[in-house]
Amino acid sequence: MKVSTKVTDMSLSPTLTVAVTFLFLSWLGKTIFSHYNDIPGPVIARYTKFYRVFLWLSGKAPQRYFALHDKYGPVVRTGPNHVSLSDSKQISVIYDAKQRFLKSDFYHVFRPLYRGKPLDTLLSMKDLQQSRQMLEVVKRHMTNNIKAHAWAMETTFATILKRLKSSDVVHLDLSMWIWYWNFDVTHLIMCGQALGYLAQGEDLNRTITNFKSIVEHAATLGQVPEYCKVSLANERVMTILRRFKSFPDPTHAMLQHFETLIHSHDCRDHEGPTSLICGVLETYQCKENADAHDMAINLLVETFFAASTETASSLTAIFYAILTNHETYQRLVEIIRCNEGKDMEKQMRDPYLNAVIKESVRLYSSNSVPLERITPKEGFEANGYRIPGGTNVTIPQYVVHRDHAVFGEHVDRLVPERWLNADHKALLRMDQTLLVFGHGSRACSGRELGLYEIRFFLVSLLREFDVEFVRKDPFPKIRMHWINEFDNFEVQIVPRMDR
Ligand code: HEM
Repeated sequence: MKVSTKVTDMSLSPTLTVAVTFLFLSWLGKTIFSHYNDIPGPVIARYTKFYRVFLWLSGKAPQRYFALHDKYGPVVRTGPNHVSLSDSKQISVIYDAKQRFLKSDFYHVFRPLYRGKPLDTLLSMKDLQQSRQMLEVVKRHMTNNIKAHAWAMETTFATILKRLKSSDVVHLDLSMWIWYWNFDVTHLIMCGQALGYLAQGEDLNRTITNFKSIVEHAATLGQVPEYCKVSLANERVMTILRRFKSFPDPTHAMLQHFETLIHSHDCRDHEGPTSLICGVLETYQCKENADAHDMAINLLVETFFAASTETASSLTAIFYAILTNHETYQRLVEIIRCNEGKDMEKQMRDPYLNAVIKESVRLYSSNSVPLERITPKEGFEANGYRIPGGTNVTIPQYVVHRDHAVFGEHVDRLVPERWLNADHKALLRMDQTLLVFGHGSRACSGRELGLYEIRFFLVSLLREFDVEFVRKDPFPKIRMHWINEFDNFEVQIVPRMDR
C-alpha cells in the first residue's frame, strides 16, 4: 500500500509542476511582452484586474481615477487590458454614433435573472439594432411626449405637499422622499398607477434601500464581470441567498410585480392619457407568447429602474449642491419665486435654474461608474498611445467634468454662472463634455423626461418652502460607488416666510 501511494505521488507532482510552471511562464510572458506596457499606470494594474476592484471598494473610485490621471497623464492603464482616458476629445471617438466601440461586460451586472437565465437589458445589450427596436417602444409610449406626463407629476407632488403642510416645520430625509416620488411618478407614467411610497410615507418592502445596497456591490462586481456567473447570474446561488431575509434583491421583487401586472393590466381602465405598459402589451402580444413575455418584462423592469433611480439620484445631488452653497440656493429661490406668476413651462425654462441643474450634475453626476466600451479589433490611437483591439476603455465622468481646459476655473466649485457667461463655442464644448446622460449611439433616451421631472420638482418645492440641512457642520458626506449615496440627508422644511 505504502509503495503504491508513493508511486502515485511521484507521478502526479511532475505533471502538476510542469502545468503550474507553464501557466506561470505564459502569464509572465504575456505580462512582460504585453502591447500595453508603454501605457503608464500603477505597476499592480499590469498584473491583475483586482486593482480596479480595490479602487471601487473604497467608495471613492471617481476621485481615485482623477488622481491617477493627475499623476500619469491623459492615458492610464488601470488593468491588464484596461485603459482610462481623460481627454474630452476622445468622447466622440469612444461613444461614436455607429457604435464601433461595443459596451463592455461590466453591463452584465444589470442583467436580472428571470426564469433561471439573465435577461439582456436595454443597458447591457450589445446589438444596436435590437436595442433600437426596444427603445422605439419606450420612445413612442413614454419619452416622446413628455408634457403629457405633467398630470402624473402634479398628482404625486400633491401628496408631498399635503405632508409638508401638515405642520409648521417638517423634518424629513429629503433624499428618501425624492426616491419615493420618483418610484411613484415613474410607475404612474408607465402603468397608470402609483406604487404608494408617498401615500405610505415609507420605503415599501425596503425596495429602495435594497436597491441602493445591491448596486453598491454590483458596481464592484462589474469590474470582474466573469464572476457574475457564480453570483448575480447564477440561479442556484441566488435561490440560496434569497432565503436570507436580509439579502437585498429588489430586481427579483420588481420582476414578480411586472409579471403580475402583465397578466392583470387592463388598458381600458387606468389613470392618464398614455402608458408604456399598454404599448408593450400591444407590441409584444405577450399574454400568449413566452419569448415576447420575456421581452416585455425586460423592457418594463429596465425602464422602471433606469428612469426612477437615475432621476432620483440626480435630483438628490442637485439638492446636495444647492444646500451646501448658500449663495446659489438664495439666488435660485429668489428667481423661482419671482417667476411664480408665469406658467409652469416658462418657469422651468429659466436660464439660471437650468444652469444650476447642469452645474450640480457636472460636480455630482448620478453615475460615478465609467461608461466602459471595448475597442474594435483594429484598435485606435489616443494621445500618442496605440490602444490594441479588445481593450476595455473608459472616460470617467468625474475626471472630464473637472477639465480646466473645458470648464474654466474653480472646477471643484459650484459656479452656475459658467454656463451663463460662456460664449457659444465654449458652451458647445462644455455641453459635449458633460457625460451625465452618456454620449452618442447609446446615450440616455429618457434625458428630456428626467430633466423635466427635475425642473418640476425643484420649482414646485422651492416656490413654497425654505429648505436647509439639519446637520451643517459638517455637511453630509458623499460615497461614490455607483449612484451617489449620502450618509444623512435630513432637512428642515418650512413654508416661506414672505407669504
Ligand atoms: C436625470 C436622469 C437620468 C440620468 C442621469 C440618466 C443617465 C443615463 C446614462 C449615463 C445612460 C448611458 C449609459 C451608458 O452609456 O452606458 C443612460 C441610458 C439609458 N437611460 Fe437614462 N438617465 C436618466 C433618466 C432616464 C429616464 C427618465 C429614462 C426613461 C425612459 C431613461 C432611460 C434610459 C435608457 C432606456 C437607457 C439605455 C439607452 C441605450 O443603451 O441605448 N433614463 N441613462
